[in-house]
Amino acid sequence: MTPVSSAPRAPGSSGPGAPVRTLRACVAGLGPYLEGVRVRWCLGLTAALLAGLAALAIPQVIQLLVNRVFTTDPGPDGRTQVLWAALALAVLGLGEALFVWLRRVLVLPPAADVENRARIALYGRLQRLPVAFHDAWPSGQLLSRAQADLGLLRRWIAFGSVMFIVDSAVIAIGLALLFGLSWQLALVYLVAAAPIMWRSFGFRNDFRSVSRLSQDQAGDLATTVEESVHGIRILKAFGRGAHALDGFAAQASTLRDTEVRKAGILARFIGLVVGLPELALGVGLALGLWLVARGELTVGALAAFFATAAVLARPVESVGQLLGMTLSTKTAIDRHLDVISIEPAIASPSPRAAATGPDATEPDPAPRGRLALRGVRFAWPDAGADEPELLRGVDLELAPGETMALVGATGSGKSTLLQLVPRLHDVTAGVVEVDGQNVRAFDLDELRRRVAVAFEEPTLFSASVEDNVLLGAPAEVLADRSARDRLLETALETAQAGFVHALPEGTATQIGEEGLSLSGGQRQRLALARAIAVRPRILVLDDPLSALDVRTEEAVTARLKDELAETTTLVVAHRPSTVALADRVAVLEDGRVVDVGTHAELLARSAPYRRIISSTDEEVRA
Ligand SMILES: Nc1ncnc2c1ncn2[C@@H]1O[C@H](COP(=O)(O)OP(=O)(O)OP(=O)(O)O)[C@@H](O)[C@H]1O
Repeated sequence: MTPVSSAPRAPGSSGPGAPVRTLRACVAGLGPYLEGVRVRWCLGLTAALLAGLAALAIPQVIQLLVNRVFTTDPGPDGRTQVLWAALALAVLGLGEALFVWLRRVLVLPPAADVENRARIALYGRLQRLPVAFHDAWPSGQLLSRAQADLGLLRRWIAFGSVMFIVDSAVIAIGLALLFGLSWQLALVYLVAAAPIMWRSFGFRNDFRSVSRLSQDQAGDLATTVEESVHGIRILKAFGRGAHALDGFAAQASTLRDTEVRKAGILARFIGLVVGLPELALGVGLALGLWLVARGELTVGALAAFFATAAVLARPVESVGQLLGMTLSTKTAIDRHLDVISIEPAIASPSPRAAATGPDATEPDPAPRGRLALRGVRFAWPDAGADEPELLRGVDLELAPGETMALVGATGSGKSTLLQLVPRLHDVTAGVVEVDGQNVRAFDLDELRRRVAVAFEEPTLFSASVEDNVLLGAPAEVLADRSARDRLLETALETAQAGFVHALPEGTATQIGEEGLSLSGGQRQRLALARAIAVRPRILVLDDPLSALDVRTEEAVTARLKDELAETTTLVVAHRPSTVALADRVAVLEDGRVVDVGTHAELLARSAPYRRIISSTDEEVRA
């Protein structure tokens, strides 16, 4: 497994040219989803094989029938034999239909199960993979893996895999029967098959690489659609709709070209697979009539030969397509395993490692919200080797209940530093400690119960106000209706989000995709309420009030100070009004905390602080 922090694999690097798994590795990778599915699939395969055998038996009965009726004196038993043969034909026909039905009934539900399990596993893995992974992988690539690729896998398990095996078996048995009927005619038929087999090797390679390319391009296209739907306001406001359409059309045309290329490769192969046997049948008919005329072949055998060839026509025709489907599915499994096999680099430690490992430290007996950063260094995984680290030895200590503002020039790494506390990213060196314990030694869920975050860009989910705000609330509170209501009210009131009561259905109002029906400031207040409702020991706020007018910000700040008196708060501040919330202020410059003090102390002694804050200095004093 690949830890994502050491090798985040963007789809570009997993596209054509990336190491491709063998078929065996792909099937092995599906193992966890196949529990309880194998038996039904095998029964379905057996039913499909019996349907194929029934179809192949029909020409044998026809041979008997034709020879009885046309070539010999039927005799006294003849009529009975003909009736029996007709009955056998009916039974075989009905049997074939029954087995086809059975195959569907047996195989469709387990195939849907595999699709469902794979989709849930993929979603689960996406939840566990760290932010660095999601930074590197476009969402469309993940969407196409969750939808189109797994849909293909279901169709292949329910139909493609079974029919590929059955059709191959029917072709092999059919060929043996053809040889039994007339080796000369069968030889003609087989000679036509040689170029097909030879070509199928080249087809396999050509089709596999173009299939991977088209699936990756479909993922890129999904990313473009997702981004433009998401950014529709920007595109409209900047009048870039036509430009976006041009870009989309170019991308869609590239995918179209790839699909046409793929179809061309398949069509040429199928042309060969269908055309050559048809040609062989034409030659075979002339040869067969000549053999009948010479008395070396019965009319019944000739009829059976062509009836068998007719039964073989469909499998021969579809085996090329099924091979194409098998290769596309292998690519889909490969793409699925690309994601599922990435081991999250940020995870809870095993219980033993947590107790004895290098990150184990003596924790505070009671969680009080002490936060410390010691010698913290950080570089983005995609940073160049000659680029300086973003954080180069940050030391910072927050006492329980203290509120500290973090100020620094834009791009100095304030948001990044904040994200190191709940381990959205991991430090490259140094230690972040919560209550005296290295954050790496915490169970992730426990750490994120102690540390809650509100970002400047608030993301809300398509759910009610209540569900959005109580997203991370403690389970014991959620279980108790009145405690739940109290927490909701307190969080909303602290974040000055009382406006929700004026919404059509109050806190039960669905706020739509990403809460787009709310204003920026309203969304920020709900995101702040969500962080407060976690009832964390440590609150990490990334400029959470930036979209609020000064008056509302003051009201929120005052309530936060009262309500969060016991909560340690680290808040990124751009506006002096947010700085006013803090007991102390830390100044981040050149990757280090260069000074810590009260606003007044820093104004007096810190040139970097004065520089950063100068444009709004007057506002702060006021
Ligand atoms: N996911 C990422 N991958 C690579 N680089 C990133 C990523 N996110 C941020 N950066 C870079 O890290 C640097 C610091 O970004 P960060 O957002 O932490 O700064 P900031 O001090 O919070 O800025 P601002 O005050 O403008 O919000 C920037 O140069 C930014 O381009």
